[in-house]
Amino acid sequence: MTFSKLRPLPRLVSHLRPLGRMLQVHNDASSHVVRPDWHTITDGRWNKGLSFTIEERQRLGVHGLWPCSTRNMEEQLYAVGINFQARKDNISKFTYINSLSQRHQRLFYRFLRDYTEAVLPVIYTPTVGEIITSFGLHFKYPDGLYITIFDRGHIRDVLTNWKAKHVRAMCVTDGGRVLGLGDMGANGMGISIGKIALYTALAGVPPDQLLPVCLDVGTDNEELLGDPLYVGARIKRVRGAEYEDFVNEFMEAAVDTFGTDTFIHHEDFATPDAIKFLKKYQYSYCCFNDDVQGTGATGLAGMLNVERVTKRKLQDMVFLFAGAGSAALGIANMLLTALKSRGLTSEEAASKIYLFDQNGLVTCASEKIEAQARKFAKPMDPIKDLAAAVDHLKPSILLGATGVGALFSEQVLRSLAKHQERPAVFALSNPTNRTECTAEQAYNFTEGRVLFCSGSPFPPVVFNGKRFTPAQANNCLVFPGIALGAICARARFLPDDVYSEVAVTLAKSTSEERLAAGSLYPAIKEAHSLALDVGVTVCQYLFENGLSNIYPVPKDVCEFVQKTQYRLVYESALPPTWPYPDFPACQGKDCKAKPLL
Ligand SMILES: NC(=O)C1=CN([C@@H]2O[C@H](COP(=O)(O)OP(=O)(O)OC[C@H]3O[C@@H](n4cnc5c(N)ncnc54)[C@H](OP(=O)(O)O)[C@@H]3O)[C@@H](O)[C@H]2O)C=CC1
Ligand SMILES: CC(=O)C(=O)O
Ligand SMILES: [Mg+2]
Repeated sequence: MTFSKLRPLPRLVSHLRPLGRMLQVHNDASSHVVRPDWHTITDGRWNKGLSFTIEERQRLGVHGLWPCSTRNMEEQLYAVGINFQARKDNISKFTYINSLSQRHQRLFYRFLRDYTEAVLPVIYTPTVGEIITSFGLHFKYPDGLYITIFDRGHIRDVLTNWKAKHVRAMCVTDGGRVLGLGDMGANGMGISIGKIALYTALAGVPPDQLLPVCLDVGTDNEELLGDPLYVGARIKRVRGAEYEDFVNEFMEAAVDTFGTDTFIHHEDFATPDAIKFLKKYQYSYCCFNDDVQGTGATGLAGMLNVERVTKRKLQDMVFLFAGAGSAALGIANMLLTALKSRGLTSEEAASKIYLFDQNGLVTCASEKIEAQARKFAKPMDPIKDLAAAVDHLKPSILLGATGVGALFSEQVLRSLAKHQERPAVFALSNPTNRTECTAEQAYNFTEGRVLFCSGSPFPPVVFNGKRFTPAQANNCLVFPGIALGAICARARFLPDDVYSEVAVTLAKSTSEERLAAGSLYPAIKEAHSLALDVGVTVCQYLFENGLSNIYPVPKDVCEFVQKTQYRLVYESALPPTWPYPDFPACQGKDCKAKPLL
């Protein structure tokens, strides 16, 4: 039967209203015809593409706008996969996938969830680094809120302009130090958007509860200021009291607008600001600094797994950290707590952790070091050269969080391997060209004995006929789950101990098989099940410690968390109670009912 022979549909317009935006109608002033709105198919939040059943198309008034075939989610994913693979470089893949996120949101998240290993390097590090560098060129849609220093005094008004009204979490950056790229000004929005996408794809936080924010306070990056395509405020970075008051107004406006238990994720602020704001806000807001706390939990988890592989206790190891910024300090402090929990005093624990910054080994004589780094300063002569420091200290674990590519030279790695049977190298800097060493270099210069992990992904390496799979050590293994847990529990604030619990969960999630293959972390393709585990850990901790605003405490926390998650399957586009008994609502592609045919 042809579609022209279909029975005419009743006028549905008034009955479509309860479905909200998807089915909104509007009056076409020129023709005075009332018709279903094209938002059904043009708003990516509702669009199902070819997965709208024939019945849905007719009832929504979009019949004829699609070819007659229908596809289920798997068929749609197949088509996306073919399109994705057809793009030969990562920027083209990014452009394609980004446009998918705009026009077909659920499919985008499902693709990212099901093919995390292939898609993560495109929407996150390393490609996001390239996107951020040329953000003005790629800017297309309002994917987040830009709050500029000129908005002082009415930040709350700007927040209310956001399209969703039930925001539960935001990722905010001021672009002060984005990945290892330095001051990226308003281009930093790229990292907020990338991180927020992982909240949904990995942890299942519904996208309409999320808000990426860029606090644009100018930039000291001359290249950006001179770039005709730069989209941010062309002023020098505002600092001091004016800047701090601005951030303070933002924090107050955020909870005033969206609630006191809004999860506020600080990302890629320059280290002094990151540490200052964390100290200031940690217990008065539900505030989380990913570079300090998320990286801290991630780094500690990897070290717990070095312990599992080498059978050497952490308290018997020596740690050398290249870098003394947010990331290195976040990990060093978590490690310190872990060592103390094993009976070491603060001084004993700190004596095992060495920091090495741009000026060399951090000693008691070092000048201009973060207050947080001072406890790791050693009463010894300065060492300016990293290879010499490695030779002298013979660390069990060498960690890099400097943003300086190729810092771990052949000499550094060989020296490390000379003193340790199974040395561990954490090359955490992002994106790939800022990594302290590549996986290949790490395996080659340690005769394949290294336990290697990196912030950005590397493909497997074959050395002496043996295949090694380097693990990705990135805070994306934890931040989506931390957000999920905090949101579900409606946490008032997040104490440091919660991150120690997260580190243990992450370490335990690494299978013995992975460890045997030298991988210190779970595979990236496991990131979404890991996010649930982390979310449950966080939620449970908050319930047990009376830090949740939810009462009574749910009996089954895992089920409680899962119930909140965004569903990566298509829902029916028709009202739950269909008002036309003669036209039963279709239940999907395989529906046997043939009301219209
Ligand atoms: N894998 C992951 O999950 C994460 C990775 N990172 C990465 O870590 C890197 C650093 O981030 P963050 O800590 O916030 O940045 P910062 O800029 O605050 O810190 C960088 C640190 O590296 C030091 N440094 C710079 N050059 C050298 C050098 N030649 N030798 C030794 N040390 C040097 C700096 O010393 P000085 O102070 O003297 O200049 C500073 O202490 C970035 O590349 C980021 O992408 C960050 C968070 C998470
Ligand atoms: C991963 C991350 O947060 C960073 O490189 O800054
Ligand atoms: Mg970061």
